[in-house]
Amino acid sequence: MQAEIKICGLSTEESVEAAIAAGATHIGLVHFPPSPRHVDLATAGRLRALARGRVKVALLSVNAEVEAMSRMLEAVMPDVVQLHGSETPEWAALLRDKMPVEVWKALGVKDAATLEKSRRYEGAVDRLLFDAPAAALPGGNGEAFDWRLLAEFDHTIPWGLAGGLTADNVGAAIAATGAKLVDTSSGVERAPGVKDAAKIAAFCAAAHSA
Ligand SMILES: O=C(O)c1ccccc1NCC(=O)[C@H](O)[C@H](O)COP(=O)(O)O
Repeated sequence: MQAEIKICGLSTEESVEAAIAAGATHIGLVHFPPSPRHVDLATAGRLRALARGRVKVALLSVNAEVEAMSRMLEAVMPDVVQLHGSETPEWAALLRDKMPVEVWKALGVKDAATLEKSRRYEGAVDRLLFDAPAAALPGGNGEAFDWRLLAEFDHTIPWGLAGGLTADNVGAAIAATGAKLVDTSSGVERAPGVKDAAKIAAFCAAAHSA
C-alpha cells in the first residue's frame, strides 16, 4: 500500500494545486509568525477552502494557548491540528476531546529514549509525527534523524515520518522505517518558504513508487 504524503508549509493557491495534482493526501499550513512559511488565519482559511474535499488540511501551531487555538480552529476549520511545540499529552487529549479535528503531535527524535517517552501520548493523539529535533525553527529545518530508531521501535500509536525528506531519499526512508505517512517541507522548496511544483511532483512520484 502506498504511503500517505503530506506536503507542508504551503502558502499559495498554486502550491496547494501542485500538491493535489501530484497526489498528496495532506497539506500543512504553518501558523507561526517566525517561520518563512507562516500564513495568517485569513490566508489559511482561503487555502483550506480551496483544498476542502480534495486533500486533508493540517494546521500547524506551536504552543498555542486555549484562546489562540480556538480562534485558529474557528477561522480555518482544518481536518488536523498538528502540535509542533512542547504541548503535553493532557493538552492534546483535551483538544481531541473537545474539537472536531484529528490531533497530531510532532516529536523531535534525538534517541531511543524519545521514542519511549512518546508512549505518553497513547490515547491522547491520532498520530505522532517523528521529525528531527528542533533547530532554528521547531520544524521545517530540512534535517533528517537516524531512521533506524523507528525501525527498531515497537509502535503502538499511528505515526508519520518527517525531517529532511526529499525526492532522492524518501524511497529509502520508507523502506528503512515502514512509514505509512511521509511529510516534507524544505525538500520541495526552491528557497525557504517558496515551494517548487516540479519538486512536489518528484517527491510524490518517488513516495508512490517506494
Ligand atoms: O515548516 C516550518 O516552518 C515550521 C515552523 C514551525 C513549526 C513547524 C514547522 N514545520 C513542520 C513540518 O511539518 C515540516 O514539514 C517538518 O518539520 C519537516 O520539515 P523539513 O525537514 O523541512 O522537510
